[in-house]
Amino acid sequence: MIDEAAAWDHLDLLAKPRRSLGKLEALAVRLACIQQRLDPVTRPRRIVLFAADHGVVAQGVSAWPSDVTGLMVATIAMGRAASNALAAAHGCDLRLVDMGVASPPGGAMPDHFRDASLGRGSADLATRPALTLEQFDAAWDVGAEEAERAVRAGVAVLIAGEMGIGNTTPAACLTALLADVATETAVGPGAGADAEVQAIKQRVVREAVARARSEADPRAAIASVAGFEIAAMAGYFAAGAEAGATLLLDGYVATAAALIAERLAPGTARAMIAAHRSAEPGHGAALAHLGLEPLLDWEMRLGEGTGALVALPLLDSAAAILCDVASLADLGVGRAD
Ligand SMILES: Cc1cc2ncn([C@H]3O[C@H](COP(=O)(O)O)[C@@H](O)[C@H]3O)c2cc1C
Ligand SMILES: O=C(O)c1cccnc1
Repeated sequence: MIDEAAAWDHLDLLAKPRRSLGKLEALAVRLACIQQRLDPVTRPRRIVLFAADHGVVAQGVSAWPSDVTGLMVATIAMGRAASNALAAAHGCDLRLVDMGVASPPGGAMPDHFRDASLGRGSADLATRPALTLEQFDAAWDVGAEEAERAVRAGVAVLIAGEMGIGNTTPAACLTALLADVATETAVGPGAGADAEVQAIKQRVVREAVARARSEADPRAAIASVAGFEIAAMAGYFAAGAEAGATLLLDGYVATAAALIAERLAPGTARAMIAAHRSAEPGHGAALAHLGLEPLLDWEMRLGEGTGALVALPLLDSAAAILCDVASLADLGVGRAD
């Protein structure tokens, strides 16, 4: 059993002054504990991008129309989105899964694309439950299958990304519901909402969370303010952790899914590393609820898994220290503490 004390002991014996690599050493400890080995691996790694639309966009909660989801799915399929650029830069395998896009791209799609669409978007959570329990479970299962498939293929580090115009509204609802964050903090600009749009978003989130809280069944409460891609990411995290993968967590929307996973499959967060703190104002509190401290605070607010992709070299660095550095004993010097 490798606990934190064992991992620190190992690091303190390496050929460097004790704790001289600062937070990189804390990350190395986290990796060693998650993987239960003192020579952790960060390759192969995979990002699965889950895409879906949200009926709540009809309320005017986003600066963008739902059509943009399908257009970005086409862009990701062509390899030209920010997530593609960063995945390629860091040697990360990428898959794209349509969970429920309203206007999916037509024509031939690449091999890394999977059509698992469960509908043309979630229902408008301002007026009715976003997902039925059946839809929630079906989306969870697709995500779980993706994680299991990745682990079977030997993938060590799993990232989930999302594309879905309007999805910071369900993310805000889930953060309020599951991490007890005040609606005022949970609602932010998302993909650029101005003050007027954010005021609508505040009201929609407040009312939807109040309705969700009155649901007796916790799964139904979660489903009522979720979305297809968010439920899929939750299943992906739960199954990935169960299968022994290391989960590298992206921004606010991915963290909303992580909150679901931890609530329905307790212990999932033990496999997580928080890549960054998004500029969305509720993200820090959501991460704190999961007991996670973000590696980066770079004012990123895109989603698509980009914050996690950017942090991959930090994981590589932490693993390299554990795997490749000689011990003080090899030098013939003792431990200086
Ligand atoms: C061109 C474009 C690319 C994106 N990639 C991710 N998002 C991000 O922004 C959306 C959520 O923000 P909101 O809730 O305010 O609509 C999601 O699609 C999320 O993935 C994008 C948004 C846009 C416009
Ligand atoms: O942090 C995120 O995940 C995020 C922020 C803004 C828009 N979409 C996603």
